[in-house]
Amino acid sequence: MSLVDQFQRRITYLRLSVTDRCDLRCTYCMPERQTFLPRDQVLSLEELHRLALGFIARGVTRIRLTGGEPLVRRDMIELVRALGRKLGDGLDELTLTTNGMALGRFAEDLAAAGVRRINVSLDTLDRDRFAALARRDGHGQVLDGIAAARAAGLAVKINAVALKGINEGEIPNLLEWAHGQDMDLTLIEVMPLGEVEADRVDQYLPLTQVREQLDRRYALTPSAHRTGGPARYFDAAETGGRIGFITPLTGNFCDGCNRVRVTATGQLHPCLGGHEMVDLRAALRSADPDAQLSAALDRAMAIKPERHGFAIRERGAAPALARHMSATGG
Ligand SMILES: Nc1nc2c(ncn2[C@@H]2O[C@H](COP(=O)(O)OP(=O)(O)OP(=O)(O)O)[C@@H](O)[C@H]2O)c(=O)[nH]1
Ligand SMILES: C[S@@+](CC[C@H](N)C(=O)[O-])C[C@H]1O[C@@H](n2cnc3c(N)ncnc32)[C@H](O)[C@@H]1O
Ligand code: SF4
Ligand code: SF4
Repeated sequence: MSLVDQFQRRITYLRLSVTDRCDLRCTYCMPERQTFLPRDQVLSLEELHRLALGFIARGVTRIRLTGGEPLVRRDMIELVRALGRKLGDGLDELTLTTNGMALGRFAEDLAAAGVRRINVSLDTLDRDRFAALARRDGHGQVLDGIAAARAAGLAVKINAVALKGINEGEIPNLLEWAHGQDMDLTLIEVMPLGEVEADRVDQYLPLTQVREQLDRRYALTPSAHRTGGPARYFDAAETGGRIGFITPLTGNFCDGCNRVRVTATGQLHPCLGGHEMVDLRAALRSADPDAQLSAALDRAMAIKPERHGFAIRERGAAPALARHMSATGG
């Protein structure tokens, strides 16, 4: 039986976090001194696999592996291979969102396992700015990773968080660079998830403002392109490419929500922005895992909220949620 929530939204998309750890420390995502989940609480590869199969049995057709940085988990490629075998047999798409650092090592394996497109997060084309933003000097490695992914035949979409006074002036360059290589670019508004050193008010750049800036340079027309994600796409006449806008703050998209998230410890969060939680690890470790898992998914459908309540207005305000995006699965 398919998964339908109390607002009649069909859930067909799982974002599965395989680790909350990361080899970068992006300033909008986590603090430099982040506390990570104890390893013994993280699901094993077999548990992650069984869990994913439980979702597929309930009508989930798309799975995105994420984190933290999914490619820092050592056995991650084994999970990709195992899930890749479900493609065409219940699963329509297997993909991942990555910071790109380890793509040089894994791109070919990902493609061989059946991954067709990936999203790579890259907020700047400037090496020093990257080092300041990600607090690690990884810019060249990410660019090499993107090149390796494309050489392996993977379609790459670039995700960039729009940040006030940081990459704000660079967005047209990012767009020209991505479109020049046939890659879509999606811009994201920063969300108040978890404590970071900076104040969210200083980071937040409304995409309505970016749009005005872009409209002065490009003729953007609405595109019919849909990925099943929250981005709304536009075609840029001048570059022939596509730009997406993910606007949790200035344009809510929760009406069309089709997803849930599971953390590396098996906690299902029906909403990225909500406190609701269902413990799938307990179900997986019960005497009748498949039945308990299915019952847990029904409980999740009953408590999935209508929408998030994000706001970034007051300086010094607490985050909407203490949970970082890297723990929930961004
Ligand atoms: N508020 C909110 N933001 C989301 C949600 N899904 C994705 N995002 C944001 O969009 C960013 C980019 O998501 P991606 O990993 O590229 O996934 P996507 O946009 O669904 O992917 P596509 O399938 O390529 O469209 C995430 O890191 C989040 O910041 C969601 O359900 N709610
Ligand atoms: C949490 S990361 C996980 C996957 C991988 N490490 C990466 O960076 O692509 C997924 C996405 O979330 C975005 N992100 C992280 N924290 C965010 C926040 N507070 N608001 C908006 N987007 C955020 C990142 O830019 C990235 O595109
Ligand atoms: S956004 Fe991704 S790469 Fe950056 S710190 Fe968060 S999890 Fe790591
Ligand atoms: S914020 Fe929650 S309800 Fe809105 S799209 Fe994201 S997961 Fe769905």
